[in-house]
Amino acid sequence: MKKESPFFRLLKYMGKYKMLYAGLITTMLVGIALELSVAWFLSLITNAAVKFEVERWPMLILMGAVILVGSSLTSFFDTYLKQKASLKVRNDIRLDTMDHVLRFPQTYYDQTHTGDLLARFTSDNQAVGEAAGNIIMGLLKNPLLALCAFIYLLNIHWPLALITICVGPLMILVGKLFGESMRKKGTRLQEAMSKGTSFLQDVLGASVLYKIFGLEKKISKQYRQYSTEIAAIERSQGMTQGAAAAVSGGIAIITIMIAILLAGFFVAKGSLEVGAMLAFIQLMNYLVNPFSVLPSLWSSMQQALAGAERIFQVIDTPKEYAELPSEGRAKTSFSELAMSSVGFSYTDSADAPALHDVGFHVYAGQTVAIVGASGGGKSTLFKLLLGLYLPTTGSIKIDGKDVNTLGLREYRDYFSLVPQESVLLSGTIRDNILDGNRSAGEEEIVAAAKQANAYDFIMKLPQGFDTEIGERGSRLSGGQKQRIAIARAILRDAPILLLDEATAALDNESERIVQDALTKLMVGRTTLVIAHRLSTVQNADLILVMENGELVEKGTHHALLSAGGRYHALYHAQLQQEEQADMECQTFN
Ligand SMILES: Nc1ncnc2c1ncn2[C@@H]1O[C@H](COP(=O)(O)OP(=O)(O)OP(=O)(O)O)[C@@H](O)[C@H]1O
Repeated sequence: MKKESPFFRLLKYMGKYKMLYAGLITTMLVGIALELSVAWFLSLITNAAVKFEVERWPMLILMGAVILVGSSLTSFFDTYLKQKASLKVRNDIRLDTMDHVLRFPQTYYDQTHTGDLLARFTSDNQAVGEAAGNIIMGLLKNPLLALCAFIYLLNIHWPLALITICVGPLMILVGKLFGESMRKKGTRLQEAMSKGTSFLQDVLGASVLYKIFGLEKKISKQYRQYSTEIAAIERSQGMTQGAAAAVSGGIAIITIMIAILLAGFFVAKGSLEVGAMLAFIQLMNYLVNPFSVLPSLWSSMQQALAGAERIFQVIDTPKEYAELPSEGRAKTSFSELAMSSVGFSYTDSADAPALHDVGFHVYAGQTVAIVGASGGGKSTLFKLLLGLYLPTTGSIKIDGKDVNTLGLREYRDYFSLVPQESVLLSGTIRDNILDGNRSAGEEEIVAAAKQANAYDFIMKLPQGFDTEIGERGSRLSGGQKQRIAIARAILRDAPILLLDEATAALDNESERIVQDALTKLMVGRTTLVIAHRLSTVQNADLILVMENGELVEKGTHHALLSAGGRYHALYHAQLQQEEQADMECQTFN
């Protein structure tokens, strides 16, 4: 299917504001009439002066005042309405982009830097807004003004008018010549800007890293490269725009000079009045100026359309949901979760799948520990369980139904997640806990906070639950963030809990409080835990040992220990590590 051009897609957004654009077109038409009336007014004054008709002056002053007030009013409404149209279209596109982004599959985020997406929300969106206001109205008004001026010129002196209209095709040619180059440069600029934004986003969020590792010079040098590339493209754009303005300006001046010389010649010959000559020169401006601004308006439009194309790419990306899904409502119960012969690969290549032939059953109320060496596929298993990726082979079923039967939203409503590094959003502590269940009341929030061992520290904060936590919870400690995430999961109250145990360096006391909160969270819930602690593993109903994407062993702690296989080796290696750590601690004390 042939894709609609970005311009027509932009027109559809503008079409929502027909009345606003009708107002803009009316203002434009009145503006054109007023501009042309200046030429008529000039010829009236000159002719009255040449004929010594002093008595006409009061009338002329009144006419001048009307033209002046009319021009000021149209100029005000023109600017105001253009701004309003531009803002409305920008806002609609921004909201639409967001609605699409929220429905992206996880694979999109794996392949795209969020900085690139941010650039589409900001600089691209701004360029498109310009196109929907100033640029499109300029592209409408200028040719129309030139046409009206030409008709008026024909009325005054048609041979002269025909000579001067030659400027039109020349200017259009200039516009075409430079417009294409501006579009290409526009695309390059937006891409360079999005790379720069992505880099900035990474760096500004990693201030501790560059301070400690002394990366300031390296980062400054790298950013210089991005910034220099942006500056080079902008310089090149400036040169193209300058060249377009110089060529079109040159054509305009030559045309006006020829017209003045010819008009003077006709006045000298007696076939043109002096007043008509002045009106002619004024009208020439209205004919030539629009043509001279058209090339640069056209190139700005091309640049804006390059931005529009990047935004429409986002909108066209395949989504997980056809519409924004309704708010998640956790399921109350389930009986059995079954993974059968699941295989999965992040890439198209089947050489090294991230998961291969993984199968197990979990029944309501059980605790399943997933253990294994780094890179074994534990997190990938979680991502598949959460429906972030679909298995390449095999199936995942809850009570006999897979994600296709249940629908993605309903499927995800069976799960709650406490990740290793708590993901919190800017806002208050209350907002973040409420993300677990937006309809929870104050009592439930407080109970969840208490159960998550978070209540005491929250109440010690000056604003309690209304404390702003900063960007991703930057104003809270690691352990505090985890306890807020646990309170959120408690409020969600989903039947299956996925828990990625934190290995992060929490101090002993903090770790004990978090662990205690997690233990309370696990009570009565079916829990799958990526386990790093032996205590969790020993009490689990089932242990899954993952290695290189395969489930190499499964069973209870005692069964696996007696089997003397991978788990046995892993367990003893961990025990040895812990004993060594204890000894080092004692020596140190
Ligand atoms: N988004 C991704 N795109 C491509 N490959 C990935 C992606 N995420 C993980 N992998 C690869 O999949 C394999 C399994 O990774 P996974 O994160 O599941 O391991 P893990 O057992 O959780 O490791 P760890 O204990 O270190 O967290 C690894 O080889 C990893 O490089």
